Amino acid sequence: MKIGIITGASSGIGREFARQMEYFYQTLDEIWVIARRKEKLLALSAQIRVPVRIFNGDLTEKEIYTELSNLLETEKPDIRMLVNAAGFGKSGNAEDIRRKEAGCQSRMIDLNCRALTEMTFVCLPYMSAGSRILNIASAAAFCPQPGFAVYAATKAYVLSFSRALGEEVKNRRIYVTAVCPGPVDTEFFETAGRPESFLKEKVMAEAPQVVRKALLDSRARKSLSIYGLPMKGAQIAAKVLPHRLVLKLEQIGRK
Ligand SMILES: NC(=O)C1=CN([C@@H]2O[C@H](COP(=O)(O)OP(=O)(O)OC[C@H]3O[C@@H](n4cnc5c(N)ncnc54)[C@H](OP(=O)(O)O)[C@@H]3O)[C@@H](O)[C@H]2O)C=CC1
Ligand SMILES: CC(=O)[C@H](N)C(=O)O
Repeated sequence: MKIGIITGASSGIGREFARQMEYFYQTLDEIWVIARRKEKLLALSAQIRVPVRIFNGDLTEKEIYTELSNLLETEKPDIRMLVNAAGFGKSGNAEDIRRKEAGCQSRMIDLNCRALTEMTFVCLPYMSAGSRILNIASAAAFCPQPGFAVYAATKAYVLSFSRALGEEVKNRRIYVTAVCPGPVDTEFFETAGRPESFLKEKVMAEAPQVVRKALLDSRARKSLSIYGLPMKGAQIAAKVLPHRLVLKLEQIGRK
């Protein structure tokens, strides 16, 4: 059985991957989707031609990995594509966030980094030559971000982990792509709060375009997928400019 697995499929970027995946992989037998909101996953499954298997759980708790591991062990599917999209952020000074919402940033590290890593290791034994992993990092991975400090740090982890893992599994012909979009118009900002920088509002992208490019980049075995000129520019700027200067510019851009 050939399958795709998507975390964070109940909304935004993950849901869009679920919608587009069947067109990129025409031979998939099932798509397995993971998130906490079951009703959203059920609604999604009604929109997709390929049978969808729903895993309703919290990726920061261990039960979901036990359920998934047991099923993988029993059914031994060929995972053609894993998309790690579950994640969240919180805008504001890190200390203020901690004061207002104790534990929030630890949960963010848990979901954005630990859960993504665990999912990858749970799935890798069931991946074979030609399989793909897409880890949703962010353009926030390119440089530290005051006002998004913990979030940007989690995404730097995702980017670094994805690129190194990509080298490690290349000899098995498994291809890892770190997807690094700028702001994308999803429910993300309902949790995170609107972006502090007016520039981010100006370059807000739509999930279908970001996901389409990510799937094309994955097909082309690219290790990095960056949607849109502004974010490509941001990546180059973060590479060539001293981070001290980029940090100053970011502070000026904050509202
Ligand atoms: N929107 C943006 O501007 C950008 C987003 N990204 C990244 O893209 C990814 C997807 O974000 P996006 O689609 O925009 O945001 P959304 O808020 O729309 O989607 C987040 C998804 O993660 C799931 N999720 C959240 N917490 C948990 C949890 N504890 N366990 C399981 N699933 C969970 C949510 O499902 P549920 O609530 O049902 O559990 C939802 O499906 C994130 O990693 C984000 O950091 C990267 C760059 C830009
Ligand atoms: C939410 C994101 O990851 C985005 N790249 C941003 O920095 O706003």
